[in-house]
Amino acid sequence: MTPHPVLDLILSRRSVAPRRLAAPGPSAEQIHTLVACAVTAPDHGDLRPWRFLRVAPGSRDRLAEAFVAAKRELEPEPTDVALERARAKAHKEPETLVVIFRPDRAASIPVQEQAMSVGAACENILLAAEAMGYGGMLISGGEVTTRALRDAFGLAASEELVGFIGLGTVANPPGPRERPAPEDVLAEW
Ligand SMILES: Cc1cc2nc3c(=O)[nH]c(=O)nc-3n(C[C@H](O)[C@H](O)[C@H](O)COP(=O)(O)O)c2cc1C
Repeated sequence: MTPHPVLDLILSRRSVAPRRLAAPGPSAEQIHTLVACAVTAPDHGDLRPWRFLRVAPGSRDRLAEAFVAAKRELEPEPTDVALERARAKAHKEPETLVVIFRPDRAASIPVQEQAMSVGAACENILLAAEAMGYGGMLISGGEVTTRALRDAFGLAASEELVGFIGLGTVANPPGPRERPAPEDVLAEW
């Protein structure tokens, strides 16, 4: 039997950092497909513990100000360079998906299992984007717990900001990365 080409895609998958991405990013229709792929993630109890925001092209400056506010929240006296770096983060990749975890804490399904579903949804997006010919990376960035970002994205008190999936055309591909050998993480039982 010929192996399905998706195996090669998974085996060679690499995250591509925002600084290595350029326009164009996925189209609106492709983003729609990526989210359709996300929601096929394993989801115990059908709780749908995820939602996504697409950063619209006209929202980049607003995102930059949110990153600056988050920086100020984490560092009382940030340097101008640090603030500029925070601002620049909003403009690195052509497309950004904000990943939000919406656990149901009253459900019988443990929150840890619900979090795993978010991770699976993100991986589906990354793999599907790669299958479309784009690169992408999931980044929390350290500011995800700030009030500034939570408020900017309108998170409910019960929700958590996972991070951002930056997507775009690979302008500068990363090198290969050494992966653990299967036998190092697989045992007979
Ligand atoms: C939830 C989550 C958040 C992450 N946040 C960051 C981050 O803020 N910065 C970073 O450099 N890598 C972050 N990573 C790791 C990258 O997404 C990526 O996996 C890593 O650079 C290794 O590259 P690879 O996926 O090609 O193995 C995060 C991964 C996960 C699962």
